Order: sequence, then C-alpha cells, then structure tokens
Amino acid sequence: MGSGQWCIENRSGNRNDSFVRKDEAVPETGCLSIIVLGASGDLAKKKTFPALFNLYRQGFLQPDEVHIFGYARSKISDEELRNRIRGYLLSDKNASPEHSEGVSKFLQFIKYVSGSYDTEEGFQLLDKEISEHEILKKSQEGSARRLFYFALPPSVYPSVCRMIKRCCMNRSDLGGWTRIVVEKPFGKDLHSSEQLSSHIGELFDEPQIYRIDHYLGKELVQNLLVLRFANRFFLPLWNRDNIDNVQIVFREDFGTEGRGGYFDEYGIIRDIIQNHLLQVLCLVAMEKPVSLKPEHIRDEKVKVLQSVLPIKDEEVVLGQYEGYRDDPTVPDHSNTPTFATVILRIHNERWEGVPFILKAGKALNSRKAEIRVQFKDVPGDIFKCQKQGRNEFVIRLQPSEAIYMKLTVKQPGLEMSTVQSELDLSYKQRYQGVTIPEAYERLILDTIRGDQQHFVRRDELKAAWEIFTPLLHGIDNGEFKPISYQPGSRGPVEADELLAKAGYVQTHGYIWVPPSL
Ligand SMILES: NC(=O)C1=CN([C@@H]2O[C@H](COP(=O)(O)OP(=O)(O)OC[C@H]3O[C@@H](n4cnc5c(N)ncnc54)[C@H](OP(=O)(O)O)[C@@H]3O)[C@@H](O)[C@H]2O)C=CC1
Ligand SMILES: O=C1O[C@H](COP(=O)(O)O)[C@@H](O)[C@H](O)[C@H]1O
Repeated sequence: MGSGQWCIENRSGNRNDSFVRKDEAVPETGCLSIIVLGASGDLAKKKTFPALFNLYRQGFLQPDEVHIFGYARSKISDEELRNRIRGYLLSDKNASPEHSEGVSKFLQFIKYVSGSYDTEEGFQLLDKEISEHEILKKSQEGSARRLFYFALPPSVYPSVCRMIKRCCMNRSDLGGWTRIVVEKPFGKDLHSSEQLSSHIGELFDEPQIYRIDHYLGKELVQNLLVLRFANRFFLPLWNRDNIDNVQIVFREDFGTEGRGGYFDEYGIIRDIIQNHLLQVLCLVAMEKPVSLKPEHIRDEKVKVLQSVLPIKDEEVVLGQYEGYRDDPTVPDHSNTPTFATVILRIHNERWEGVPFILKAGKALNSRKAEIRVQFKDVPGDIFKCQKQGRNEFVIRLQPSEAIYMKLTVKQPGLEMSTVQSELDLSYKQRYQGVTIPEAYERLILDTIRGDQQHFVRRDELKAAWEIFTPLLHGIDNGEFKPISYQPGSRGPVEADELLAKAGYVQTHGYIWVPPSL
C-alpha cells in the first residue's frame, strides 16, 4: 500500500455493524500467538501480562488457540518469568482459590525465549517456537495470527521491526496476519518521530501498526464520542458561543519514583501532554465523524490537531518539584519539567477564542485526571447567581469515574435564593457490580480484532509533534526555566494565575465529593 493511503482491515468479533465491512470480512481460523517483547521489563509485568490474563479469564483468549511468548535479552527460564509476573496477577480484590488456579493455568501458556534485539539468531529461535506451536494447534500455514507487543525502549524499535520482518512474519495471507503494537514515547520531537515512522513504515503497512496510547482505552475517554454525538443536550452548546474554557488535567500524587532516568530524558510534556492529554483534546474538540469507522474518526482528530495555533511562550508555565534532582539517575542541574500548564488554541469556527488548558504534574496534592468544560456566564442574570460559580460539565476519568454537571438551583426552602449543586452520574453508584476494564485490556483486544479506532495514526502523530516541537526545543535549549514547587502542593501558583488570565473562574466554597455507597 502506498504511503498516505489508509485502508480498513477486516475485523471480526462482536462489533456493531458500523465497525465492520461485511464484504471485507475474512474468517479468522488460525491460532493466535502473542509475543511480548521486553518481557522482563516493568510495563510487561505491570500492565501487559495482567491485561492478557484478564482477557484469558473472561474467555477472550481461548486456550486451544492462543499461546503467549515472552522475549527479552535476560537469561531467565520460563518459570522465572512466570514467577515475576505471578504477583501482579494475584490481586488483593480476588484471593479465591479459583482465581489462583486460573492464574496458574494462564502462566502455563507463557513460554520465554531469550535473545538480542538486533541479531537474527534470537528471532529465528522465536519463529521456530511460534511455528511449533502453530503446527501443534493444527493451524493451516498462512492462517496464523501473530501479535508482537513492544514493551521496549523505543531506541530498539527499528532493529526489532527489521528482525520480525526478516524472521517472524506469518508466511502468507490465508486470513492470518502479523501486527505490531508500539508504545509511547514515539520519538522525542517531530524529526525523530518521523524518522522512526519512516523506518517502521518501510517494513509494515499502516493497518499492521498499532500505536498505543492507553488513555484511549479508558472507559470515560471512550465515552466521549457517545456523550457528544448521541445526546441532543450537548449538540447546540458545544461551541465558542457557550463554552468559555476547557481544562484537561492530569495529576499524580507521587513523583518519578524508580523511573527518574527515563523521565528526565522526556519530561512531563512528552510523557503525558503531547500524547495522553492531546488525544483527549481531540475527542473533546473534533467535529462529528462521518461514521464510527476508525478512519473517519481519525480523519476528524487530525483536522483538530492541524487547526491548533502555535503555542505562545506567555501561555506556558513549567514547574519542577523540590527533591526531583535527589534521584541519583537525574542530573544535578536538570531543567526537566515535572509540571506544565500549556494553553492550546484551536483556529476554527467552533473553537476560535476558547482556551484549551492542558495541565499535568507529578508529585502534586492528589491523583486525578479530568476534563472540565466551563460555560460562559448567563446573560442578563436576574438571580445574581454568578457569585456561586459558572456551569461546568466535568468528566472524571479517574479515580472514581464520574460525569457531573455543576448547575445553579433554587435553595430548597421558603426563601427564593440560589445555590450551586450537581447532576451526578457516578459510575460506582450507578453501575454497581460492573467491573470497568483496564485500558490495556480493551486495547489489546482491539489489536486482536483489528480495530484501529483507538490507536494513533501516523499523520495524527505527526500533527501532535508539530504542535509541541518548538516548545520542547525551547525547553531543551534552556530558554524556559521550570519554577520550583513543593511536593504535595497544587504546583506553581503561576499556573493558577495563567488559568485565571485565560478566563477560568474558580468556584469557591463548593467541591464535588464522589458519593459513597
Ligand atoms: N513502565 C510504564 O509504566 C510505562 C511504560 N511505557 C513504555 O513502554 C515501554 C517499555 O517500558 P518499561 O517496561 O518501563 O521499560 P524497561 O526499562 O523496563 O525495559 C523493558 C525491557 O527492555 C529491555 N531494555 C531496557 N533498556 C534497554 C536498552 N537500552 N536496550 C535494549 N533493551 C533494553 C530490558 O530487557 P532485557 O534487558 O531483558 O532485554 C527491559 O526489561 C517504553 O517504551 C515505555 O516508555 C508506557 C507507559 C507506561
Ligand atoms: O504513560 C504514562 O502514564 C502513567 C499514568 O497512567 P494512569 O493510567 O495511571 O493515569 C504515568 O504515571 C507515566 O509517567 C506515563 O509514562
């Protein structure tokens, strides 16, 4: 397929009709091999294997057709790898004997292969192991499905892609496939990202590449399109005439613990804002797609990104928490921001003049991620209710998933006075007993089903880097100095001042508290 062309791959499973083109569907009958590259690492044990286990537990990975391989350089045995993972699968929430038995059965599907990332030897061995398993499962040649999950530092992506292409591809196309899942950070700026995309693009077609951003797998992020486009309430209000400002916020109440070396090379903008928060912005700001087909949705996301104006220096506040440099893996004079507030402005008919405030920070006073849409004041206010605060529509991504609307109502009682209250859809309360799947679980299932809707397309990634590269280069060149802030605080006060300047009006004396059961 030529570059610049996107096509929809066949996909199966219980998707609704708008996701599937029936004329293109090829039955998938071959066995499935999931190969976790970098199996010895942090992400693999904390996220990838637990997500695979949950899929297995719910019957999405069938023992008679699936096998899981771990691959890394470390010289460890199958049993050693299993022992590393085991603790992450035995959750405190479910300590039943059936659960432990399920864990033990699942671990038996995992085989470990040791090898380097840049020589054929290891990958030939890996291919041999996969092929043996395919023969054992009586998969017809060419019908087998091979999913390679890169739980690896991006520096080795090019060589790993070359090795897979040379040694490990599904042999022909009898409904089988080879797909790769690549983790962020995908490059460090526009140039390095494009270089990486070109390397990978020479070896794999776009429908084979799944650029994962786990925020796209979160329940309430996936709810955004439904909320916006399936509700008459929002359609007429979602624009510059009614909305004053939008905040997309990520806070963590812990520092870079154990990942200081990695983090210092990237900083909070590359770690969180350029990917997770920007993806959320796309879903908040994009126009209605023609349909739910992945390419239609991604086309609209690209348009929003391409409409973002250059970031102004005076609309950026950077911070670094005190004690960050005490980490021995962080250089003594590091200039890396652990906090940033950045205002993006979208130059289109819907959003002209509405600031999109992206804020992310480590070692702050709480852990939460949310979208806060603040509406303009009511014109001709006869109740003098402005002092109580504006209408806000808040989507709490985590923790305690919720959607609530802050609005003004009559204070119950004899007097005619107003008070701020909320319409509250708290998930724990409304959906009791429903388990919200982990983001990785959902996204890995999508990769198996061939649904690229919740993955980042190459042109999307390019547009995202175009927005942030000038600012990032400025930071790397020491043109911006992060302001020091106390761990456990709200971050630099300058960030709150910037918010106020952008038009955000804080509601004083009123805080939404998630309802308890
Ligand atoms: N950890 C997390 O919470 C998150 C991670 N990510 C991304 O996922 C990917 C993997 O992350 P994580 O598991 O934390 O990474 P790790 O540093 O744990 O690396 C994973 C494995 O890769 C191998 N490795 C490490 N450094 C190198 C190197 N310089 N050259 C070659 N191989 C190396 C090691 O295996 P061996 O030596 O055995 O070959 C290691 O076990 C990264 O792209 C990361 O940015 C994304 C979101 C969250
Ligand atoms: O990608 C990353 O995300 C985590 C936060 O993920 P969450 O799902 O717990 O919100 C962050 O801690 C990490 O620095 C970053 O690389």
